[in-house]
Amino acid sequence: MKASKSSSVFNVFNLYIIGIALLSTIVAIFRRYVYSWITLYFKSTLISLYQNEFFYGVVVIGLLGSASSAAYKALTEMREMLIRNFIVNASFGWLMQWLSQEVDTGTFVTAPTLKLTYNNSASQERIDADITNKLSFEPGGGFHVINFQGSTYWFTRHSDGRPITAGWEREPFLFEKCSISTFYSKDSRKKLEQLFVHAKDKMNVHCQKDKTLCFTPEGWNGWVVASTRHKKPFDSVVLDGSLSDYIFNDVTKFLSRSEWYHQRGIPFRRGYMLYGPPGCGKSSFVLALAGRLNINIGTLSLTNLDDNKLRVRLQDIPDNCLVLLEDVDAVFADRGATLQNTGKSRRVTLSGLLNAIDGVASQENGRIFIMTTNHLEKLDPALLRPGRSDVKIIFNHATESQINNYVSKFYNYSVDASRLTALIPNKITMAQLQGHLLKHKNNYSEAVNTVHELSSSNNNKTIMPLKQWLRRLGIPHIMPVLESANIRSLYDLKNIDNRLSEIGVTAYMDCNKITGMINGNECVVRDFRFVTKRQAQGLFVKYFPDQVTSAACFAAQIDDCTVSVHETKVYLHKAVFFENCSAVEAANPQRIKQKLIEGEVEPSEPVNCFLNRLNKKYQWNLEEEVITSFTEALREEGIIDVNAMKGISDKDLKNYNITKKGCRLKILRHVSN
Ligand SMILES: Nc1ncnc2c1ncn2[C@@H]1O[C@H](COP(=O)(O)OP(=O)(O)OP(=O)(O)O)[C@@H](O)[C@H]1O
Repeated sequence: MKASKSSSVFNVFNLYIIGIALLSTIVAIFRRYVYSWITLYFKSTLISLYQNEFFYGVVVIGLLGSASSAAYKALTEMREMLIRNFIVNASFGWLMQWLSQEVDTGTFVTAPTLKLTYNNSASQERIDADITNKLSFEPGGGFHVINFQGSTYWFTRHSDGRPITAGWEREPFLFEKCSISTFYSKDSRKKLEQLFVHAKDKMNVHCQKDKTLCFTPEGWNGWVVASTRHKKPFDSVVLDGSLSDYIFNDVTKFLSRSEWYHQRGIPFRRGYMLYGPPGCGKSSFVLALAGRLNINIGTLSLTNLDDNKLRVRLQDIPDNCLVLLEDVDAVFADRGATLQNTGKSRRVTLSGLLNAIDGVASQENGRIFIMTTNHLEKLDPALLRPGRSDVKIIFNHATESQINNYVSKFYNYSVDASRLTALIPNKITMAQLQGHLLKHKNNYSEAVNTVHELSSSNNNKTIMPLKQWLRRLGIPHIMPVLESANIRSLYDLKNIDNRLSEIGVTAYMDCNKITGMINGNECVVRDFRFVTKRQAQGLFVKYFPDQVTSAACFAAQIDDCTVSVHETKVYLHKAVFFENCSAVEAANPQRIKQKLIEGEVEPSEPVNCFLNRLNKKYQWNLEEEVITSFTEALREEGIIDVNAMKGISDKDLKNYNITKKGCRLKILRHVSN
């Protein structure tokens, strides 16, 4: 909002006077020298032109045109000047929202907002995103008349200029100008102020009612709202004993002591250092705390800032926002380390961080400053001293009371939580516990009976078991091949470099998937991810065209984080090409559970791999041709893997040219195992 500035009006008049004086001087010089010279040499020509009526008409029309254009320019300039100096105007995002939602008069025109896009062929993702976005209506471009509390206002919205393409994503955008104006009168400023205050309060109440805004810094734009989250219930984060209340009481006590800080000249700021292993609730607690305090969160990650950006960002944090600095151990441990002497890209130095924190203060509302780290031991004592970290709180592995409370709450106090609590292994994080309970959210007994899974996942926190890794890649059948080459973990597999064929992994696709995953091939990694419901539905329709109802039914059976894209593809591939299923059968929940989610009948070892492996292991010296013809003969019968060989007899093997009795016996024994 701009206040009137009469001094600037005089500056403009001064400019006009100087301009007129210059113009008069130029005219005088022209009359004195140039005019007399022209009349001397062109007098007769000029006289004939002077007497020509046609010439007269052209000159008069030209003069009239120039005069009207100058008058139009002058009027526009005056209008702009008046708006700039005598009429209060403003433009804010929340104002637009308020206008869209609250102001409802006959003269007010609204139009759907259209996102500017310059792609001729919009990608499927973009279309999907647009379709799922909520349709929003805003005042259209142009001029609107608004009646608010008995007064009339004009609202204008227009963009002047061409789209600007900027930022990392090179998305084109337009700068827009919006303004609200009213007639100039004694109380026009007051009336406009009332309108803005009313709109702001309304929108503020609307936003804050059940949401926490999460701000992050963004390039040139300063802080922007990165996400709007529903307020997290304070008791949804279960900490040990009364730790949550202790922190909340400490914060509220601090916020109520502005006078105390002010009188002593101490920066009205309080720092909290939350530390402990990942997944123990640090970030979740900050969100819940912000919700309970009715404030927003400004999050800074030190990994993508440098000293200067950090200092600037900490100084212009939005009001009513707590500052969350995540992973503070990411700063250079060395106080003075800089770009030059580390050779690394630009990052925040310790002294940069300390200076930035010391600069954070707000005398009016108090600033809560929360830092998190997984490695307190790595931090410099300077960061831990009072003033920077006033309160240090450990968020550790789940305690018995935490587990008990969380389990009770999770099952709505309808189960005997102590049954599970007693079986939970030590050193479990709350995130792991949450993951386990989510898997068995409808069956508490199952959660108790499978608690050992939790302990094995706990032992393999960082390295995924090889079997699971292969399963997610859709190639669990090569596990026996790897085992026979003594490769039992991902670590072993990564160490064999490119010698996959030497150890018996010969199929091109299998090798491709393994090397692709190890080298981070984009397509392989994408398929390795857990399939989403939406993707599952899309895949189903690819295998069963037009079966949209079954596809929806299929997708509904897929829970988050259960099966990968590869596994889903393999399931559908088998259903169509080997099992001749109908769409309804393939979407049958019982079947999906057995064959996909529990992976009971996932493709087992292909016949040729199986026979090659035994041949090598028992040194039968079977010729390659025998193995190939055997594999092909079985394929013709529809048998492609070991699971499908289960019904085979000794006589069949003999018919397929496996002549040695010892070989046949071994094959049958392995198949039945
Ligand atoms: N004490 C807790 N009570 C309830 N849920 C929890 C708790 N701790 C963790 N969780 C759940 O675990 C998940 C991960 O937690 P969160 O991100 O808060 O952990 P963190 O300690 O901040 O981890 P990091 O150090 O990696 O950032 C969240 O979904 C959260 O709901």
